[in-house]
Amino acid sequence: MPELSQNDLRLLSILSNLTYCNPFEPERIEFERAALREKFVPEDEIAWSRTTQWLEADRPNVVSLTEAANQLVDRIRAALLDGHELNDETARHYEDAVTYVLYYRYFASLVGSQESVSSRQVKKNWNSFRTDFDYYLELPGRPGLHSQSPGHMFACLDQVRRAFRHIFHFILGESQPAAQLRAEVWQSIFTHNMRRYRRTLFAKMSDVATLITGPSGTGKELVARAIGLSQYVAFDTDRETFAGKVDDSFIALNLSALSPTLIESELFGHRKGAFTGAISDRAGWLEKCPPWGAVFLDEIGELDLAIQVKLLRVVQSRAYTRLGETEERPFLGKLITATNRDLGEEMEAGQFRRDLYYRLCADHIQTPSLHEQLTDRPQALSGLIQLLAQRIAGEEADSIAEEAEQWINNSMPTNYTWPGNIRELEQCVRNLMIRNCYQPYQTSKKEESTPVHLAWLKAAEKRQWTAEELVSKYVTWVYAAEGTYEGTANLVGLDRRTVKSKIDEELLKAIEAGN
Ligand SMILES: Nc1ncnc2c1ncn2[C@@H]1O[C@H](COP(=O)(O)OP(=O)(O)OP(=O)(O)O)[C@@H](O)[C@H]1O
Repeated sequence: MPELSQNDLRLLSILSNLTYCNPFEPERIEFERAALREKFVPEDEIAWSRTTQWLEADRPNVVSLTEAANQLVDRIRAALLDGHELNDETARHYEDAVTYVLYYRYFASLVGSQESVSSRQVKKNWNSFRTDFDYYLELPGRPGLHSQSPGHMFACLDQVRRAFRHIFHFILGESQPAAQLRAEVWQSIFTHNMRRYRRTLFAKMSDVATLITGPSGTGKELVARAIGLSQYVAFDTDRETFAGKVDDSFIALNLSALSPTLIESELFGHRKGAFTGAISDRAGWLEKCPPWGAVFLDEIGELDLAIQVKLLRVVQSRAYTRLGETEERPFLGKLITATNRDLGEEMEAGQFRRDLYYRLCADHIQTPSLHEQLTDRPQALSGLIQLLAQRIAGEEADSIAEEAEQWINNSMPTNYTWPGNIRELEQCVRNLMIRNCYQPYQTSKKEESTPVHLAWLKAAEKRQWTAEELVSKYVTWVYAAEGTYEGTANLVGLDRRTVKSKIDEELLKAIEAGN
């Protein structure tokens, strides 16, 4: 058996990095390029976005790399059996490369934590996985080839597969802001250091609350769902089963749709007689949520101040009591909250507790507006239309997408900002499929051309403004329609503070008065 070549060691080290990198960061493409050299097939300019061309495991670079990785780990295994010594670093890289190989080998069957996979199938997959694990990492007279137990590796790969699937399939867009969003969602699940996550943090992440902010229709619920359904589920090797199924473990509550009493009772549960209508004891969602699950509170900015205090306790000490009881109960899952309101403004107005905000924002994700995505990459519109058409119309997607794209290009104003974001684009494609026409929503009084708008537009036409004045008036105009600093900042591409400093109060009053 020949010694490992420099090339083998190089590939091994890259595979180790690939196994633990964030697949939605550009570095993933760079690792693939470095590993494959002249065999690398240029695909996305932006790190790993979903397109209609390839899914995941059938990408040419993944296919070539998996083949090379399989050959390499087989050769190293043979060398080890031959008495070849590996230094500590190479042994660690070997374990990582085996992890990479096993991930793609079990790619199609790795979601045993989902209801759709029967317990018989889970056992079968596990036994086959276990055999492969032992084949590579439990060699006679070769202790210490793996740093993690096979059950933990199986659980981690199941989690990675779920997370990848939710992020890659559902959070769409080929622009840089969309790619960054996917990368941030991955980080929210695994942190920026996946080795550390695998070692210890996997058991800690449900303690960290996640806050998602961004304009309406930008996928905050999608993001919450991806995070909530991608938590770690332990695998019990004695019983050959996962600790539970993830399917019902994401519990979403839209706070704006419920009265304060109902929110409390839904969230914390109640004792019989705690209030009129409480005819029996009832467990709330915090109680029903399993340790690998998540409770998602949408529109958190609208939460009543009295309930904010109770929620603070949940985040702080992971404890709550049912309405009408004194017994403390633990909350074991993860809390995810979202809002399209500007929580900064809400805090200033005394509507949102600062202590709660600082508890919720340990992990903060901002979803980009569609306008921001298209400003970064106008061509991204076409890919989005394709994928949305696929979602809406299945087999007819190609022709519907082509017609929709043509219609949008010919009939929508070139500077249209899609104020309803991807939700609006989705509805636009539906409208076009049904009526071959789309009328953007235009009833907001603030958005119509009031005399004050016309006056300043005329002044701009006559070049009366300095650039500073023009920006200030434009920002004020957008703010008057948008209603939040954050939403305005997203639309005009400035940060929130700058937006705030640019507001022309007099103009704002005039617009709001509608004259
Ligand atoms: N990045 C995205 N990729 C794919 N679909 C998206 C994306 N963003 C939004 N959508 C689609 O737009 C619709 C609205 O998404 P979602 O409910 O997650 O938005 P939201 O930000 O939570 O909105 P709101 O603030 O109004 O509750 C859904 O149909 C969703 O699938």
